[in-house]
Amino acid sequence: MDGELFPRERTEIAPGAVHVPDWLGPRRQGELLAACREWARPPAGLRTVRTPGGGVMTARQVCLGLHWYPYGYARTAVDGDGEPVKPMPDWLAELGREAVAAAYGGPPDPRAAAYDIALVNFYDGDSRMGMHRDAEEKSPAPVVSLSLGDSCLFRFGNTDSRGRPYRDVELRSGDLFVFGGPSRSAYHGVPKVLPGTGPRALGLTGRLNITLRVGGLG
Ligand SMILES: O=C(O)CCC(=O)C(=O)O
Ligand SMILES: [Fe+2]
Repeated sequence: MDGELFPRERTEIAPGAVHVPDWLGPRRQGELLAACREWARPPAGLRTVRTPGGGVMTARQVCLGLHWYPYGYARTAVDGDGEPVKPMPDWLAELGREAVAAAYGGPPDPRAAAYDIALVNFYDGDSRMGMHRDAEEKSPAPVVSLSLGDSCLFRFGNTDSRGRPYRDVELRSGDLFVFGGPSRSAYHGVPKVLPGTGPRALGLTGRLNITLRVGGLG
C-alpha cells in the first residue's frame, strides 16, 4: 500500500494459519469484485442469513458451488429464494489452489481436492461476524479467505473456545488469509469493519470477503 513505512509481511498467526498481505494486486481485486457483483444478483443471489436461534447475520451473503445455511449445505438457496446455487467457477477453484501454495510455500499440490464452495460475505460499515468455526465441511483442506474493499479487524482464536487466546489481524483489500492443519477448526470472526479504508480506485463501499472451502461432501 502507498505510504507504508514498513512493508507488511507474510505472518504465521497460529500453526497453519497464515496472513499474506497484498496477495491480490489492484487488477485482480477489480476482477474479483466485478465477479462478486454478478454473483450477488438473483436468482440465488445476496441474502440475509437468519440463525435458528432467531439471530440475523449482519453480513449479507451469496454462495457458489454449494449453498451454506446455518448449519449445513444444500444445492439450492433453501433459506433464500429456493433457486439452484450458482456454480463454482474453475478459475476461482484454481485461485484457491494458488492461495494455499502462496500461504504455505511450494507449488500447488496436484493431488489436493479442488475448492468447490465459495461464500461471499458483504459487510457494510456496521456489519460484523461473531466468533465461529467453519465446521460444515467434511474435508480437512485449508480455508482460503480473500478480502476486498474496507479493511477489517479479523480475530483468529483457538480450537477450544470463542475466547482467548486470540490474535487480531487487520485484513486489507487484496490480503489473503489461509487456515488449515491444526488451525482448520479454530474459532474466528470479524469484530469490526473500518469504514472508508478501502482503496478508492476499487470503487467499493464496504467490505467483501470471499472464503473458499473444500466440502468433501460427495
Ligand atoms: O469475513 C471474513 O473475513 C470471515 C468470513 C468467515 O469467517 C466465514 O464466512 O465463515
Ligand atoms: Fe468462517
